[in-house]
Amino acid sequence: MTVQETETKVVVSHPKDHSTQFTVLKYGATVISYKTKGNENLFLSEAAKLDGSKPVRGGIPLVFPVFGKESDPVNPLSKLPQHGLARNSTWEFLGESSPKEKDGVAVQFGLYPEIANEELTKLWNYDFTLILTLELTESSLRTNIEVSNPISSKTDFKFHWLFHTYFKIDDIEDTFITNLTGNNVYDQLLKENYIDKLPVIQFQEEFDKIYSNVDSSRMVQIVDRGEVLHTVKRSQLPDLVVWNPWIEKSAGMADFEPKTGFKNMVCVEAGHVKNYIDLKPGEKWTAEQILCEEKLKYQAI
Ligand SMILES: O=P(O)(O)OC[C@H]1O[C@H](O)[C@H](O)[C@@H](O)[C@@H]1O
Repeated sequence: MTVQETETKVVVSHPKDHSTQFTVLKYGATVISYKTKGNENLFLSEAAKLDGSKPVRGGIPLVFPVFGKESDPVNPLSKLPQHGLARNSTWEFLGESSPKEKDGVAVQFGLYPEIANEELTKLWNYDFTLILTLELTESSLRTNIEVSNPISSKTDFKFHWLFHTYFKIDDIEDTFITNLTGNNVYDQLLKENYIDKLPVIQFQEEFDKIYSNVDSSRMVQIVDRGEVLHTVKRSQLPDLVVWNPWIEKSAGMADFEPKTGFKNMVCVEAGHVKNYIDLKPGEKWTAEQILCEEKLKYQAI
């Protein structure tokens, strides 16, 4: 069996090699594990709640319809908690779908106001349909999202989207991230905008930055002493958030364990978060990220 469903999870294995597989928690449609040839690619906190009581600390939480917290009280999204409602809702498993790749296995999950977190849809009362497609090949995981505003709805709505991927790494101090040089960056800790001119991103302290309008031809690579651990390719996701909580912030997160876990993770989050997307009744918006294996490739400015 390549697709196995339980009450709370779906496990998808590659038919040619069962040690290449991913696991999705129906709560948040959160990918909580993605293994290639038995090696785990994602970080999952040992204290992550997997019972639906809290968004998952690790894996690939989904951020919709707002990234962070909207501060303008006039904006209807300001009523929602940090990172919106998709990661706090139990999605419907829609079954297998046709893969794009010859050797791919694909499954789909859906979220609509009828099944989404009731307390949160009361705060943001719009009609929406989210279809998440996850496709596994022997060397990649494609995560595709389609957001629609049904033709029957009366109003348009504005939203952000983001794949909040927690990558597993060996040691944050040996890790760097490539190909974001020359881009506009907003430092969420210093509250400052500037152009990043450093050749690679390195980590010596808490890090929380939004790189915006990064051309989709740029792949982002997470590299450990010359070895590429992860490669992220994107379509329609121009912004990238890079986050590591470091010592103090990790200590303050009850669901982050072990407390030294910040050494073994980095979030590289592909999204559309600088500007809102405006969707009118009958319109659709699609985007995707592909986690794959690639050789080290520096892309000059
Ligand atoms: O604790 P959470 O709500 O899951 O957010 C975790 C993190 O998400 C993003 O990376 C933001 O840029 C950070 O500022 C935030 O701390």
